[in-house]
Amino acid sequence: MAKFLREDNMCFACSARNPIGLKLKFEQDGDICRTYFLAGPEHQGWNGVLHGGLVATLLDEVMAQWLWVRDIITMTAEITTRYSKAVPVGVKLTLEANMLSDRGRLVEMAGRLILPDGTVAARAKAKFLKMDPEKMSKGELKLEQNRGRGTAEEKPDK
Ligand SMILES: CCCCCCCCCCCCCCCC(=O)SCCNC(=O)CCNC(=O)[C@H](O)C(C)(C)COP(=O)(O)OP(=O)(O)OC[C@H]1O[C@@H](n2cnc3c(N)ncnc32)[C@H](O)[C@@H]1OP(=O)(O)O
Repeated sequence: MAKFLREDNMCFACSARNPIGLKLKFEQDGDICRTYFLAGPEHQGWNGVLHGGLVATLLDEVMAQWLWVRDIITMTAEITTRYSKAVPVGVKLTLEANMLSDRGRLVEMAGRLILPDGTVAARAKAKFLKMDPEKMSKGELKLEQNRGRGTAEEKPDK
């Protein structure tokens, strides 16, 4: 487990104290990180279907937690989600993650969302960049580090 846990952590996905959070808990099974989620009506997009942004959130989090429990402190730099089947609310979903590669600061991860019948309804691939644990633990990740990013100086994504 990572050495720092900010007591006021309010992670939307994993904090037990976030009143509107998903309150995910994680288990490790060899090189797999796993969590379960029962989506409710408040998590819908289309009627009866889990919102796609939340599918990506669940996948992002299970991949991030794979790294976190191994003391690899990262931020998501890129995530791609392939939505193969609509994900129903009201059923127990399984989310799994594993590492694909670890090169320098860049870690590539894979995640999948599995329906109760074993169907993989969504898959994600993501790139995580290793961060300075010292700065992250002190909450010193200042937005000023973003200076020059996402401005007219940069070309917008196509
Ligand atoms: C009590 C209970 C406690 C509980 C305990 C809570 C724990 C909880 C933990 C989990 C929680 C997780 C939560 C979910 C994970 C988020 O949601 S993280 C939030 C979403 N992500 C972000 O906000 C990241 C925003 N982006 C950034 O801040 C910056 O762009 C980054 C990603 C930090 C990178 O910036 P940087 O450090 O300045 O690095 P930069 O120089 O841009 O790039 C470094 C190198 O990587 C390369 N690179 C950058 N991006 C990419 C890319 N996408 N692809 C390829 N190469 C790239 C660059 O080209 C560069 O290469 P070189 O030039 O060195 O060859």
